[in-house]
Amino acid sequence: MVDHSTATHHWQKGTLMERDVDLLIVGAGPTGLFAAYYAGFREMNVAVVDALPEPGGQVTAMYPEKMIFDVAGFPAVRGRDLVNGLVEQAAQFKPAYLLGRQARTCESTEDGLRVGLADGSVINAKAVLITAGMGEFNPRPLPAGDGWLGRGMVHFVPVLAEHAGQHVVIVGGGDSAFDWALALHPIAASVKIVHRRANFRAHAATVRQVRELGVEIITDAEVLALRGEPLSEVDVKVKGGDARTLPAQTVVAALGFTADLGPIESWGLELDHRAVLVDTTMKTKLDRIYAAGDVAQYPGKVKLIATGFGEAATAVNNIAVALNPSAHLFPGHSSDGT
Ligand SMILES: Cc1cc2nc3c(=O)[nH]c(=O)nc-3n(C[C@H](O)[C@H](O)[C@H](O)COP(=O)(O)OP(=O)(O)OC[C@H]3O[C@@H](n4cnc5c(N)ncnc54)[C@H](O)[C@@H]3O)c2cc1C
Repeated sequence: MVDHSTATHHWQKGTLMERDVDLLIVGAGPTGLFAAYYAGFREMNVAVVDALPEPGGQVTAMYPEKMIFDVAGFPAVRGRDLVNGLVEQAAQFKPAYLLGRQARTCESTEDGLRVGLADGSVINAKAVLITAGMGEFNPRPLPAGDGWLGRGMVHFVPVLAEHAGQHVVIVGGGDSAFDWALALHPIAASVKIVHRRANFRAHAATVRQVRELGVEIITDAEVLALRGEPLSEVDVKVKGGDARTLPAQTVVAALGFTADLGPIESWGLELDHRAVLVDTTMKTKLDRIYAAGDVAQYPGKVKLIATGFGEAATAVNNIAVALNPSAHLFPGHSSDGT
């Protein structure tokens, strides 16, 4: 195994590199983060790559402020706090994070795998664990918001406090749109929802809660333009009505997202409905490539954070034996020696 002390914590974005690790984890969602802890516990030198700029996968990107009630040991845990805990748990083993970089190619070599990243970097790994969830997800664009991303328009709201005192316009009619409205209402100067239809995909109970708070919901309406430098107003056209101008320092374009396994689909794995088929050890059909979490598929699969954690432990322990046949599959108890 490679010495931990040679692993840096964060590799600078924009730095091209070729690096050797024991295990490359593709995807820094909850499953990948727990796998990073577990692989450290099994004394592997680990790198974690993710196309997103922050760890936490779907939790960070889509519901950092929501409470989660079905993670073992936590009667209730906020998404962001769960991710922070996972990062902290893994940190004791110093995994190297390569964030904002997509894993593109994967080729077998004599003693492992050679994974090419979108920025041209190359990671030579003895094994690869794919924890890519539903793949790389991209928000559906708001046509009128073209060019406004990062200039007042956002797709996700990772830090609620940044919008304190602002007029916020949320575009969309799904769960995210209504969840952001609930979360932002107590701190924003105003929150309005603009939706192009009269009915919503969001849960009826959430819609009712938002209405009860007095959030204005403008239906059958389309955003025509964002204006101001910095952003200060949004023009909205209501079907059959006049155009309205709404004050807005932030526009949250919550129009859903598309997810795509993308390059991983061409790695020669066996796929089922955009998920990777694995055996009971979480191994794919290719040697040294394992998968866990939402991306891994087998009969009876349930896509939940709790399942991903268990699969991560199974995968990493089996990888430990695949890399070192004299190693034990059972890792011992983490509580031993305390
Ligand atoms: C609104 C919402 C609420 C939810 N609530 C719950 C709940 O209460 N309880 C529960 O158990 N589950 C819940 N889930 C589901 C849960 O979030 C997922 O099961 C979990 O996130 C799966 O974790 P993962 O690590 O396997 O994948 P993900 O969280 O999807 O992470 C995968 C990561 O891989 C990265 N990636 C993909 N392809 C590449 C590539 N080629 N190169 C680099 N990086 C790549 C992605 O960018 C992503 O960050 C919820 C989901 C949503 C959307």
